Amino acid sequence: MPLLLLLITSFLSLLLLYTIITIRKKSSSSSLPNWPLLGMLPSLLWNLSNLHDFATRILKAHGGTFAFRGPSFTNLDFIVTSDPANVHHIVTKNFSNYPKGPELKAIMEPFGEVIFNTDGDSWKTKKDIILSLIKTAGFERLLMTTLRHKLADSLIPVLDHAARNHDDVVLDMQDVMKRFTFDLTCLLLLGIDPECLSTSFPRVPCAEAFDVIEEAIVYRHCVPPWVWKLQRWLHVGWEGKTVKAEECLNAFLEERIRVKMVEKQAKESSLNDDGDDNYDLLMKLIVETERLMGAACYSSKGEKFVRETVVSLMVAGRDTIAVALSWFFWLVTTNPGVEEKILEELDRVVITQTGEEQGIFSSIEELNKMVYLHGAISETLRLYPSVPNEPKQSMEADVLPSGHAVGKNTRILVSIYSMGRMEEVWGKDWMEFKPERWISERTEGNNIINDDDVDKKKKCTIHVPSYKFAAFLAGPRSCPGRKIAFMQLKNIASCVLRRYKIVVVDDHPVLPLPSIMMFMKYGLKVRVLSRKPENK
Ligand code: HEM
Repeated sequence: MPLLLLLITSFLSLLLLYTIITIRKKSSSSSLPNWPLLGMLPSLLWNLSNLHDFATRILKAHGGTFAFRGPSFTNLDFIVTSDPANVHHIVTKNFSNYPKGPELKAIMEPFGEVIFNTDGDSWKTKKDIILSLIKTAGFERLLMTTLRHKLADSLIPVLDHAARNHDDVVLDMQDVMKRFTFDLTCLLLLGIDPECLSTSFPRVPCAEAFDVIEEAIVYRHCVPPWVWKLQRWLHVGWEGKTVKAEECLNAFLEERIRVKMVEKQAKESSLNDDGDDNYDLLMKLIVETERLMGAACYSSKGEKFVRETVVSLMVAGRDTIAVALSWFFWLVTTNPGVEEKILEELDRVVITQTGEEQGIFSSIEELNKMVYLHGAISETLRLYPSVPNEPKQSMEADVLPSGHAVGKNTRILVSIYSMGRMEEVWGKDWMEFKPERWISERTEGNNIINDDDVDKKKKCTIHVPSYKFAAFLAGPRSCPGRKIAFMQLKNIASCVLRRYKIVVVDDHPVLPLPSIMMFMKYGLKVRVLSRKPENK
């Protein structure tokens, strides 16, 4: 009997060893074994810690498109692509055949019916309202003013404190940016500052609730639906935490919406138009919603619609900016030549600014002059797009331009991360962080944009079609916040770089987290040194 047991154990160990070696060999040779019953799942799990680069390697080896086979007892097959022709087809040409699909709707349900998980008329209504709120001169002015105050009142004091105590204080720049963008987003959308970012780094329940919900969405992507549904029903595990987080976030938002309703009734006011300096986004959203639904229906459906629109904008504008800045600071500090050029450009553009105003822009015209900084940010988003993947689901069978057949209800993943690393699009030096690839001195031609630049002889930003540079996606579902995003990114980046030298802590591991957002797995641990002589 012990001999039999020994034989069985030895056989199983050998089988396990063989499996591991096979997966390793196949993974490094960029082809995936398709196991009976298990499909390609073992390789995926094996490479989970480095998922984005693993997908890129597989895609490069397969001409940009790959059909992944999940275990036979699940419904986990999908097609992943980084081929610009396929991407153009999916997100633009045959847009109506590739909605987000019902699965994503269920997965993102803790945030409610936000713009990211809705399709059809419901999506269109949300998009129209959002465009009417953020694509206005009033909102841009509000953003510039709020940003100036918030930089001066919270980011600079926190970084000054870290710089004065740089021997003792190590900051997680990703956490700093997440706190800053949460406060900023709440100020812009709700008119209140939750004060997440201060030297005491307080715990703020609504911000933590937001994080828990985001993590729950990642969790739901990784387990079969019946698992999270059962956990939710029992209120246990992540799902139990998520239910509480939803209550917390909703209570925070509903309170603000109710206060604004009372304010509106008291004022009997209509919305501010663009000429008004006191642009009030929440008031405008409530008025637009009433107009859309009729005042009588407002209380039942309207409040939910308003809350979900606010959440849509919080999801859209908070972590996208925070993660982009985290990668930007890491790339800049590890490429001193680039840092130097940004500082030189800042010297030229902000030469008139002194004292407290240093590095904080007051106008969009000034921001537009920062062409090299624009290139450095575009380059960051090419290599580390804030949203690394775009999920879709086919309605009907189709054939992609690459020749791959797509069945009805097939899951498709556009790998935005891999698109930024394709030699065919970016050249042999695709792995280099090179802001120069975004800059041209040509003064005419279709590939030049620099809308607001008066002097056409100045350096211009090169326009890359969005189905090649897809960090903001392309087609009808492309990001309407691109301009706003650049305004924030350039302003925050220049304010920080002009005043401080950011030094990444020795041996700090910088790795992407396999998630729906391009978070750094271990954050970005840095010391902050002041560039002001008196604080050195
Ligand atoms: C670095 C910053 C940003 C990046 C990289 C980015 C990228 C993207 C991407 C890839 C999408 C498509 C996502 C999807 O459909 O699942 C998207 C959608 C969207 N973004 Fe952005 N975004 C950024 C900042 C912003 C900001 C600041 C706002 C607004 C204040 C915004 C508003 C939106 C909205 C409303 C959508 C939904 C569009 C739709 O479904 O039609 N984004 N963004």
